[in-house]
Amino acid sequence: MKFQNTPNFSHGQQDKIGVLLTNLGTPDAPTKEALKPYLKEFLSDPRVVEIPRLIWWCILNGVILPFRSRRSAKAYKGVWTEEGSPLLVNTQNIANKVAEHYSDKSDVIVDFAMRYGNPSVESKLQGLLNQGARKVIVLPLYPQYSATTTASTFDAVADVFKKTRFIPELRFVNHYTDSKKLIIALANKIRKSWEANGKADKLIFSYHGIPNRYWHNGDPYACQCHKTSRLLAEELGLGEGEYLTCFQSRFGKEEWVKPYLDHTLKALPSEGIKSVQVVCPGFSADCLETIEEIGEENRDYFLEAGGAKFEYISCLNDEAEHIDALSEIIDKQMLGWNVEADVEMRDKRAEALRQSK
Ligand SMILES: C=CC1=C(C)c2cc3[nH]c(cc4nc(cc5[nH]c(cc1n2)c(C)c5CCC(=O)O)C(CCC(=O)O)=C4C)c(C)c3C=C
Ligand SMILES: [Fe+2]
Ligand SMILES: [Fe+2]
Repeated sequence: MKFQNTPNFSHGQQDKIGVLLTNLGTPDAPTKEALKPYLKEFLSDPRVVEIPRLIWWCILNGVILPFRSRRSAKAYKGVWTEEGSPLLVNTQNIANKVAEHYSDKSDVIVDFAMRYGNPSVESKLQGLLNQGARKVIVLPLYPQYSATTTASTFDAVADVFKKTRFIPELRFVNHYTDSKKLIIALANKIRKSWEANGKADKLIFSYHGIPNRYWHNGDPYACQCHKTSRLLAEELGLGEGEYLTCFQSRFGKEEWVKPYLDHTLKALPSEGIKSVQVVCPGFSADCLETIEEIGEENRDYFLEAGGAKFEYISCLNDEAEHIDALSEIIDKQMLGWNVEADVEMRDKRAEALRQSK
């Protein structure tokens, strides 16, 4: 086995801190040709689909990829912007703003990567090492931990360092469900919508779902989603009957965590709930699953079932309060990484190296 060396490395150079923000990933284009490799990489991940490999390989290649690639390409076409996929654009904007936040610190480098597709975790981690990062913080932009997202990102990071000679000191954010700043930022976003449009009959917190089986096997995701909802409701002073927690984006035939958003929206009008506001506190950035699935598909379900008013409250994206919350999470991870002391150590190491020659 030959390990990859760190290009541009010289003993005695200034150590830097690399911050890598990650998100799920998105196809390179809204076409079935681009969807196929993206979905194949995503849905071949055993963290995402936990069924025996051989059976799944047949279903994925024989049924899912040919049909889903076509269907999803159509959905992506509807949300695609001139700059590209909303998930990519919004994640890039978040990373740019976080980089701006640390612009006065010459030893901090901020970048972003996608777990599936481009830009890859491998290319961006290599990029950080090439720029002199000897300490790395990975912050998956998922407030709630799930094996399907957070652990899968950890796998991708670990896979990179299996191949490199140098492994940086590594800190990996597990979740930030109860970040006070995040809760306040989300609550303020909801308050703004109340000020502009009034309060709906029901506020719905909608989270991406996972199979029920994963939850029962120990994935804390759904519990953390309920916790986020509870903290938000407390911050907003909402009573039990004023809000709901739902799960969206089901995939496949298996049972997923309930209540399902689409079923709920179809039933609410007959219970006298004629207006809803939907917010997605599990998504950092607007993407296909929020813009199209909530803003269009689920809106139609509610209105067709007799609902009168449906409002989607968008994600925090690159808003200042979100950047502030993320920066606080990064600052906490940096604790103990005293950069000035590191500079002193570096000079001493360089001197020792000179003397040993
Ligand atoms: C078994 C399938 C899936 C699981 C489990 C799953 C979990 C999960 N996903 C997100 C966040 C996002 N998912 C997105 C798209 C997406 N998700 C799945 C399937 C599962 N997700 C598919 C097949 C797709 C692709 C689109 C489609 O064909 O419907 C996205 C948006 C990507 C984009 O390009 O905009 C996000 C974000 C979470 C948070 C999660 C579990 C907690
Ligand atoms: Fe998903
Ligand atoms: Fe979806």
